[in-house]
Amino acid sequence: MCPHLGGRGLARNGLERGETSEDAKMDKPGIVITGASGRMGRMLIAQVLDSDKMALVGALERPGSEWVGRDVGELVGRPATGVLVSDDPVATIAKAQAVIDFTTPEATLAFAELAAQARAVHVIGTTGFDADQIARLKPAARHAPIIRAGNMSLGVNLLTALARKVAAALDEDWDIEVVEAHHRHKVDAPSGTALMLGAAAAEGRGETLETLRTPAREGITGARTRGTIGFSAIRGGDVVGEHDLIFAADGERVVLRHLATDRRIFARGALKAALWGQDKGPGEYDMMDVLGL
Ligand SMILES: NC(=O)C1=CN([C@@H]2O[C@H](COP(=O)(O)OP(=O)(O)OC[C@H]3O[C@@H](n4cnc5c(N)ncnc54)[C@H](OP(=O)(O)O)[C@@H]3O)[C@@H](O)[C@H]2O)C=CC1
Ligand SMILES: O=C(O)C1=N[C@H](C(=O)O)C[C@H](O)C1
Repeated sequence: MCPHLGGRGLARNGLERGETSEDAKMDKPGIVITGASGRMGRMLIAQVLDSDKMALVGALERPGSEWVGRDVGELVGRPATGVLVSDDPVATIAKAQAVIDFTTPEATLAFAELAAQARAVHVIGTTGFDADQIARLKPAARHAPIIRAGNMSLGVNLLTALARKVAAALDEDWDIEVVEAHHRHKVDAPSGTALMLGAAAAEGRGETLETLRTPAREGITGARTRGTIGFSAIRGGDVVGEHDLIFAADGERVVLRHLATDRRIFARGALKAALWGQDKGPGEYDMMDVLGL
């Protein structure tokens, strides 16, 4: 057994017929969901409750949320589960073997410290980090696994692997642009997925996205600089998430497209990551590691 598991211990909700509490403790990893009442929080709670491989041991919302103290079953239109939404991250995360976190960058940084103290796997779906915030995750990753991806879906991660290959095969006569669309509530741009695709394309060209990324365009921008990667964002309605990675040359275009129509795809990936991380040592991982891509 990995030394990590020993530190984490395992837990579950409730007992099944004939089981002692000791049997139950050794059974399934205990999951804490942050941002419990959010669009992703609710998806995640429903999927953890439906899973026979993990147990929901806690759910977090911010202090002052109308959901604090209420049963998570209410959040997902189900009978009471006995797990109440809490606004106490210290006590809640101490019970976790994995924290699944789709909130905001600053909230995620605070949860990372607590997950590290609990030696719990921290699955981070939150997007919109700046470079300084990403660097601030590193100390936590020295104590427990952090699995972070701007998109947890199988489809986007496959497309990311493909993007790297296509960019490597096409030279700078092919301009690279990423166009993404999301619902009206999304607060960050470009999306985490757009940045993943852009980074993969840059890598395919043997560069980093920091070197190749164009600033947002407005006004008299001048002609496009050869070899750069541009980003455009559309926000409106209830679009779950749409991404085009465009390779545009004279006379032809190649477009790699992903269309998300259901947030369950992201939650499914996050649960898979939480399980995958259970026997991993401290460090920073992403969904490509989880999926073996
Ligand atoms: N990687 C991926 O596959 C995906 C990533 N995302 C990303 O996940 C994040 C969340 O998205 P979404 O669910 O749509 O957003 P929501 O705004 O619907 O949900 C975020 C939730 O987090 C809560 N929250 C914020 N701060 C705290 C805190 N300190 N403690 C506890 N809860 C907190 C919010 O509460 P309140 O409303 O009170 O602020 C809200 O309920 C975004 O960054 C998004 O881009 C989304 C989908 C897929
Ligand atoms: O905020 C969202 O909704 C989404 N965010 C992620 C991103 O920023 O790419 C993933 C998905 O596109 C949905």
